[in-house]
Amino acid sequence: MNEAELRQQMVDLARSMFDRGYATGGAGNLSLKLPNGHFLATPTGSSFGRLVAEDLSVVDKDGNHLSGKRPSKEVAFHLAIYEKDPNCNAIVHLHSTYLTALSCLENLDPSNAIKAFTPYYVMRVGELPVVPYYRPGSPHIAEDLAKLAGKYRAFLLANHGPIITGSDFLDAVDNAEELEETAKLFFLLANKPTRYLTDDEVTDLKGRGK
Ligand SMILES: O=C(CO)COP(=O)(O)O
Ligand SMILES: [Zn+2]
Repeated sequence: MNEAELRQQMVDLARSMFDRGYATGGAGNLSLKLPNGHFLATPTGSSFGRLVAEDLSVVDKDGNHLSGKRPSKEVAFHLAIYEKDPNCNAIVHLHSTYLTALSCLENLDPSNAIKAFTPYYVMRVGELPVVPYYRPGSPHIAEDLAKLAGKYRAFLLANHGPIITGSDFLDAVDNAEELEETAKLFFLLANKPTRYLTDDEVTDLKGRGK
């Protein structure tokens, strides 16, 4: 896809997520890698429901603002992930309801907030490590993610929300939807005896694709 098509794809899928309640107000941010090596990101404070293709921000790998409106205050954590994960070409950060509720629970396993109970969670995400709470925009988020990126496909910011990567923008959005649905099921199953996938079942699913 060329840059114009990628800009339109970001606008269209962001709007779709907004319309289906994955994003509200000005929360969350999106980015993708452009064919020229720069990055397209949502402007700070923008609503997923009202993005404008020409207004989207372009930054270089060092975070220099090249064009468009002022980029998301989280652009540093997006860039930290791209630097460490060569397979990541797009990132979705949401404050979606169930994943954000999950991020506020005490005693989450920092290495994996959701133990697998469905195959698609394993196939699209696998594990969900938790980054401790820092204020939105804090450089510490990027520092912590730099240590995890490349080893995981999604991350949960404590008391904040999820970050989901993808091989392209559509893949990142699909992964985000799968992860939000998994968190919804997690709450539906709370206090019910649950059969988790066994280690062998998880191993069998890994590396099989989607
Ligand atoms: O989700 C957000 C902060 O974590 C929104 O910030 P931006 O509007 O600057 O992208
Ligand atoms: Zn946020």
